[in-house]
Amino acid sequence: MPKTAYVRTKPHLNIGTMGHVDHGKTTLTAAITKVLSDRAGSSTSYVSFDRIDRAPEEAQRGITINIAHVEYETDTRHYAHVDMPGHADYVKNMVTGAAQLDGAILVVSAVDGIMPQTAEHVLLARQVGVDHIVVALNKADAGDPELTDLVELEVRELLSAHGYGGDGVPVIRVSGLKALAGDPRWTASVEALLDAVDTYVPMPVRYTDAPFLLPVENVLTITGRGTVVTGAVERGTVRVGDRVSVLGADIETVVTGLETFGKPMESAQAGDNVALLVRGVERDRVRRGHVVAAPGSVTPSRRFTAQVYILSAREGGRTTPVATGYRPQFYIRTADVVGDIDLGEAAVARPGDTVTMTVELGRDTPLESGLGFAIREGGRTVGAGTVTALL
Ligand SMILES: Nc1nc2c(ncn2[C@@H]2O[C@H](COP(=O)(O)OP(=O)(O)OP(=O)(O)O)[C@@H](O)[C@H]2O)c(=O)[nH]1
Ligand SMILES: [Mg+2]
Repeated sequence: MPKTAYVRTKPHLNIGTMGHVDHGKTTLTAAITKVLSDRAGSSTSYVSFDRIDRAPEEAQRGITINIAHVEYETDTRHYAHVDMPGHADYVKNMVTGAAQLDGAILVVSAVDGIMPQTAEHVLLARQVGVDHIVVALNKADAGDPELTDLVELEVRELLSAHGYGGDGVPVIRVSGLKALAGDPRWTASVEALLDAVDTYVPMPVRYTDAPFLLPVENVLTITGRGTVVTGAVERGTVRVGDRVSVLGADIETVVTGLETFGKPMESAQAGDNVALLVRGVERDRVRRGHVVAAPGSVTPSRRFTAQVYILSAREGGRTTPVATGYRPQFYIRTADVVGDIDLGEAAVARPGDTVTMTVELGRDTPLESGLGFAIREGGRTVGAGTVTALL
């Protein structure tokens, strides 16, 4: 059945909900699509809580992604929205999901206030380059107004502590649950949240003329058509028929199809969330963490120097210092790679320190100066850094 092609009528941005487990991210995501789909002449489809939380890729294609994407349109913009899980075990996915975000909605329950993953997500968002955060103080229907004032103060402080200028950040009191139920007071709150996102999150500069690069988030097989890789285009433009390299898999191939949210497109550009059909590539040769790029435009490497902040115990980090020879996991774009650290003369770094280190990764990885990454160990984030030079 022929599908309707994607028509680019509005600027496209990538956004997402993050925050502590159970604070209402998925409910709010569903409420956003509901409120927008109810607007006159809307092109947004309502996506129910169950359809977001079930992550269809997981059930139907046997692939665990743990991050659900939905799309919606406001009057001025087209958004791809990732609903990120709050559970600590999923922070890895939060990192790779957030790496593509132009802005984020931090969901904080007005009833519970700041919790450990609230703080961890803010830190990770900063590290992976999310420059703009809008706060949804959710469950405002159930929160005591004075307590909610305190939660708001706390959130602004947390954001300021991470360089987000908390005093200027829009903090909107919402109820995803009541908005979903159609309560006008609370559908208005979701409208206000969307207005804040539309105006506070600027349209990022898109490097559409740079050589094409897409970090692979997910790989699927479409029966009868072949292998598809998905992700957000980090830079450049790709067209059907273009030759591309899959770095990490050492494959050169041709793009034979392009889609965004099920709609075919002739070309995709920086910022677009796309599925790329690639010719003659076996499903199990490509993995999340690989990078699809214009041939010859990127040379993967393994050694680099970095500026790294070692999280304090209070921030959920280690209680003991790290030393040369320490081998944690490095989360770089969508990749998850082990690496050896060398602290040079300092030899040790204490929680709370910012240090320069040399890293040797366990495998070749596309790297560049300025790239942000997270360091994790045993299911928690212990450091956050930026590549300063390739060696
Ligand atoms: N009173 C009230 N309850 C809410 C609101 N939003 C969500 N809830 C409830 O809070 C619980 C958690 O909601 P979810 O949307 O699943 O939370 P989440 O942040 O997506 O949770 P994880 O994905 O597990 O991190 C559910 O029982 C919701 O019904 C709200 O605005 N008001
Ligand atoms: Mg959820």
